[in-house]
Amino acid sequence: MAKVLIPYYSAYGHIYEMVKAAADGARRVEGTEVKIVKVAEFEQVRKIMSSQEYYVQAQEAQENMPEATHDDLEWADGILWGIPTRYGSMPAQMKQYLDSAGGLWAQGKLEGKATAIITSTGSIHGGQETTVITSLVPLLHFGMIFVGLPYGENPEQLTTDGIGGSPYGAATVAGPSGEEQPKEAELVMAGRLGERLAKVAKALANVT
Ligand SMILES: Cc1cc2nc3c(=O)[nH]c(=O)nc-3n(C[C@H](O)[C@H](O)[C@H](O)COP(=O)(O)O)c2cc1C
Repeated sequence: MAKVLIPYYSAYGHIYEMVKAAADGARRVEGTEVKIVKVAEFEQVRKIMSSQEYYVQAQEAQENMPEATHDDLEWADGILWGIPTRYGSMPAQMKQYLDSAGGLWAQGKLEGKATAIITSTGSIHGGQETTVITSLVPLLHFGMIFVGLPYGENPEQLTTDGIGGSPYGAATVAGPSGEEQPKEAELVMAGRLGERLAKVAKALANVT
């Protein structure tokens, strides 16, 4: 039995699609309970973006997702983050969620939990790896155990095609204007990452 939490932020819906695929993957591991939660939007951003139809539609589609709390982080055995790229690193909304979890850090509540990251960028070279690596820094401060996405199980990564996904984690390329949707290979890799994370979380939960 393992509890997998998937906290994500998604302005335009690409990460939202990827985390749903990851959740399906996690559910393939027997006895896994999965919870997807969205990280709160900033009111300032909501106001600025309210004239962008694409953003408004994507937010409406996520309306019924529960908002992430710090109790959720404590509840989980494994945590898979959905983090789109902002200037090569995580969005402030996600950073705010992590920064305000200092109480959990101080008590070592997240230590020993398995963790993994799904990201997305506008372009192929927009910083998928830098987003994962820089997001990993606070997760290591929390004492979490990182789960990557190996080549052996993910031959799709060995390509010159314009798709996301690397040993660092699953990813999608949203397109310069967000016009692309996650491709089959990207969703498959997201599913495999969810499954791998759930397996590791389950194994760790049985040890501790
Ligand atoms: C403020 C801002 C900064 C961004 N910075 C980058 C970037 O550094 N590299 C990149 O490829 N895409 C960048 N993008 C595009 C986003 O990564 C893209 O919209 C996102 O991955 C789509 O995921 P979502 O639909 O789940 O929000 C940026 C977008 C915004 C709004």
